[in-house]
Amino acid sequence: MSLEISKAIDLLKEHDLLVSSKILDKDLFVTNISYNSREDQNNGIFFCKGNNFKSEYLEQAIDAGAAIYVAEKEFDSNISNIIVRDVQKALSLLSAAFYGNPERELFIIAFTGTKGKTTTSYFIHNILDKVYPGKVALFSTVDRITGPKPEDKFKSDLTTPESMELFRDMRHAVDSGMTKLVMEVSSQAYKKNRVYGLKFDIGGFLNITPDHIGENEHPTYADYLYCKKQLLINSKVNIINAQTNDFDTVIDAARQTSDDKDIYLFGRDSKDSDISLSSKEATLSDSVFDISSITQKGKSLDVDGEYKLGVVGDFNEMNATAAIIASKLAGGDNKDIVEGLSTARVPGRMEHINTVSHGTIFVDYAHNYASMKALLGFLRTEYPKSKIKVVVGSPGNKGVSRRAGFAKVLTDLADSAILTTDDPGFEDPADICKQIDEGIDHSKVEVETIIDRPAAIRKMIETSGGDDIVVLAAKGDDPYQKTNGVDVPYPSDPVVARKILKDIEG
Ligand SMILES: CC(=O)N[C@H]1[C@@H](OP(=O)(O)OP(=O)(O)OC[C@H]2O[C@@H](n3ccc(=O)[nH]c3=O)[C@H](O)[C@@H]2O)O[C@H](CO)[C@@H](O)[C@@H]1O[C@H](C)C(=O)N[C@@H](C)C(=O)N[C@H](CCC(=O)O)C(=O)O
Ligand SMILES: Nc1ncnc2c1ncn2[C@@H]1O[C@H](COP(=O)(O)OP(=O)(O)OP(=O)(O)O)[C@@H](O)[C@H]1O
Repeated sequence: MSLEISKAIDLLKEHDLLVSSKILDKDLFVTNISYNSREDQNNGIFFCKGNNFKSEYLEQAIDAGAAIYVAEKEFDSNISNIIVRDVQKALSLLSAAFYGNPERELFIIAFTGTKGKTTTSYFIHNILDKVYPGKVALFSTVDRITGPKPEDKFKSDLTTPESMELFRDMRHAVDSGMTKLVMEVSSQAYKKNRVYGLKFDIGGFLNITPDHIGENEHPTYADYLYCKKQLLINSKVNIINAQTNDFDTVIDAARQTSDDKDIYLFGRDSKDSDISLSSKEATLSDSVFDISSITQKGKSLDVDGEYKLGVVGDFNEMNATAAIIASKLAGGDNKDIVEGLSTARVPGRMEHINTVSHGTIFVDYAHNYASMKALLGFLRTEYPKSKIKVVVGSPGNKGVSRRAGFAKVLTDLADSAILTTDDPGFEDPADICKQIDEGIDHSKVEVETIIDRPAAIRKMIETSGGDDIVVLAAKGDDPYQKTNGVDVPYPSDPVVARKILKDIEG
């Protein structure tokens, strides 16, 4: 991979990003790209970016062989430089060029939404992988799949990677023979210009509720909505939940760059959509729903019929409907869609574990008010005779409003709860639990606090039986507890639960 610096400058000019340049060798071309001084920089282009950037990092990069740096201001140095208006945008554009624009060789399906991005992406991946075996990449919060070999699958650190990693992994996918990419686009990805310059073949908008507002994320809900809707502005074909909050703003965004013929609306029992879904029946292990087309555009998809989903939750039927539309538009046939949905599994999302005599256990990633309300509301409606018993905690140093949200939803919908640790960061988990506990109405729900998460899970399972439903919430499949800046290994909720069951049930 390489980049001619004269071409890089032309590209930056085209996007009105160039402020100035000092080029010591007019034929300079780089064979390395980095924004982290701790990496190899030999004949490389180094980007000075980030809130915590220090000039020593540039010095370190130069010592390690950087030939040129890109920054928003000039530093005292004797190498070439390019000064830009926005270094994140420059990083995205030049990373795409450095990796030979792999995005042009992929059909890209991207989903955003406060909730359901990972689930919908897994559904689509599972379907399309049947249609195009080994040719569908997946960039999700949980896993990134960049090729057909086992070593091409690894855990993600972010929902949407930094642009440089994004284009690097796309290049790997293309070079591994992949032709389709399913990815999640977070609001932060737009806030931080990680996907600047990218156009998506299909962009999906699942829903929006207040979340990710606070220090280091979005200053306001308006900013959160603004960032989320950018996905539709940058997508050719749009799939939109007609029942989302702020629907008018969302559809206006889609219409900025797409004709109505390229905008597909879906909804539950909806007359104002192209495609409507309705629930038929649910058990603890799967749900069955119907899809019917309302408009001519919907009919042209030819997806009417009954579908079975191996991941329960009425909200997952919404995710599945979005996945059906996207998969059909990407060339999937009905048989693959039916099969792909019935066999799809999403790590840590509505994973159910059957027990002999300790009720049914669900592990679910619900980690804010809206998702916990959707989850417990669904369980309450479907299993009115069961006791709903929840093990949950809330993270430190972010999403502080989730604590009050959990207190409200536990009060409204749970029978009992054990409050425990979940990524405490630099806070004391006991304080976080106390803050959740203070908002709970104890006359409605039985609550105790056990800080040690495996001990909390053990106590809940040991004291449950019959029709009880035990919900291990908010941590999903996470294999760590973020504590004092360190990812402390944690076996994950499903592993802990299965081990406890083995101890007590054999
Ligand atoms: C707020 C935010 O978006 N931060 C992201 C951002 O950090 P940054 O650019 O500010 O960089 P920084 O951490 O201040 O470090 C400064 C720079 O110095 C460099 N450095 C540092 C040390 C050194 O020795 N040498 C060196 O060169 C670093 O490589 C970096 O480029 O760029 C980094 C990668 O380039 C990201 O890892 C980091 O994400 C942080 C860790 C994060 O947690 N972000 C969350 C909020 C996020 O983006 N979440 C969304 C999901 C949210 C949702 O569900 O909607 C996501 O897409 O994952
Ligand atoms: N469409 C939906 N509406 C409401 N809640 C949902 C929906 N889909 C999933 N959930 C709930 O949200 C949790 C997270 O789902 P998922 O990981 O698919 O969402 P996400 O958008 O990727 O979330 P995050 O941005 O937090 O990673 C699930 O475990 C489930 O409880």
